[in-house]
Amino acid sequence: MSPTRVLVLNSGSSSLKYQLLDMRDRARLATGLVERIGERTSRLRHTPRSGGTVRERTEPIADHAAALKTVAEELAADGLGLDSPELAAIGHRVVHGGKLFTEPTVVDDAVLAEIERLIPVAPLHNPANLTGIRTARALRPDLPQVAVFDTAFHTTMPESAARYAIDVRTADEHRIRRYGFHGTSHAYVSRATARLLGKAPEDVNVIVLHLGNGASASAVRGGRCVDTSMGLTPLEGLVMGTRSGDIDPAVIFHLARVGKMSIDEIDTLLNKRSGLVGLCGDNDMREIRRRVDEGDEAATLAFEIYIHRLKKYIGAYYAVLGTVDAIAFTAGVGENAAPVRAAAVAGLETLGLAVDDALNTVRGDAPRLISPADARVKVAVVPTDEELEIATQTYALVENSN
Ligand SMILES: Nc1ncnc2c1ncn2[C@@H]1O[C@H](COP(=O)(O)OP(=O)(O)O)[C@@H](O)[C@H]1O
Ligand SMILES: CC(=O)OP(=O)(O)O
Ligand SMILES: [Mg+2]
Repeated sequence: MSPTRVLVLNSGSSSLKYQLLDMRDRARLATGLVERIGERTSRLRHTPRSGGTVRERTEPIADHAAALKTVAEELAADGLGLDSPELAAIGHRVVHGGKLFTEPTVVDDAVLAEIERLIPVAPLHNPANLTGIRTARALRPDLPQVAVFDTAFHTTMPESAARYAIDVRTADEHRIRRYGFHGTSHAYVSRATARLLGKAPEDVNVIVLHLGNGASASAVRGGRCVDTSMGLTPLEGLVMGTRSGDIDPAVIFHLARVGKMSIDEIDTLLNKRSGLVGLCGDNDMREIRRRVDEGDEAATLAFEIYIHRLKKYIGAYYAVLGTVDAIAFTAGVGENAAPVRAAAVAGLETLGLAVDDALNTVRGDAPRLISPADARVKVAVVPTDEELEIATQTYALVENSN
């Protein structure tokens, strides 16, 4: 029998999330997370099968290569090592795929070179993704390594949404355009939202709000992305944990000319010291809500700025789509923070948008509606599962090539 297991690696700038799945029944055999990679107190949290005892390790883990080796040890301890003949492939989340990669792709040297070429436009993400692929390849050179790109789902955007209004020749020369990110999540969640409404993806228009540490919105018409808030890089759009999202580009010239900051300093400012953390010192929405409830002014203003931006994108994508069947909240903040969901649609009743307070505060892991029963536009909480989506796409690719 051919192997049916897929290991999924989601390498973030300082974290590595992983899942081992059996694609016969999509069962999770193990899941885990390595956090604070590169710091002295890195932490690994490994959950062997649902219901198994969670194991934690705190030790310095220098880089993503070391992180993956530690993960391999934990899997081996459960008899699920990377040497298993049941492993069919390793699926990797790759954040920036440029214009070239519109589908999941089996990695070879040319693919690696292209992912490397894109590092300047995804400096926080692509290097970690590359290390993950190279380390996995060294551990299992015989296995297909499949790259699943955050940008792929957005390649259907029309030129009117993807082009910036800058000199065409300059834009073309430097491949400057809106690529969009979190596409695996936007694809998965828009399909799951259609299912929740009892409809086919082709028959619904959905606004997806992916609100994690990084955050993005997308407008999905009949299953195809028609606009998204992240751009050339994952810096544009919504207010995020540490990223500014939209600003007047002239802020950068001003900081360089008048503030005498270097380009690298401004890059770090906008990517790592802005967003919620820049506004109030915290990037965890749980902590911000706790401070808001205590009357903390900086946290309250940060929350209001976050919501204001979110509401602007809901309005914009409502206009882009013309008619909207549902708005779906997803990722860490979207799935868990009821006050964010309530505030984001507050006052939008004339657009047919409202949240039922009782439904909004119910917690759970299943996709669910939180709008009143008679709502014209449904508001939904739809947990994302990027790892399952990556595993599904990876397995489909290797199964078809067998
Ligand atoms: N119960 C909760 N209430 C509010 N926010 C939460 C809750 N749980 C998680 N979050 C938020 O989710 C964020 C992480 O989301 P996640 O989708 O895991 O992000 P990423 O994949 O970018 O690391 C955290 O920064 C935190 O603010
Ligand atoms: C593209 C991106 O912003 O990803 P993340 O939210 O994982 O940082
Ligand atoms: Mg994420």
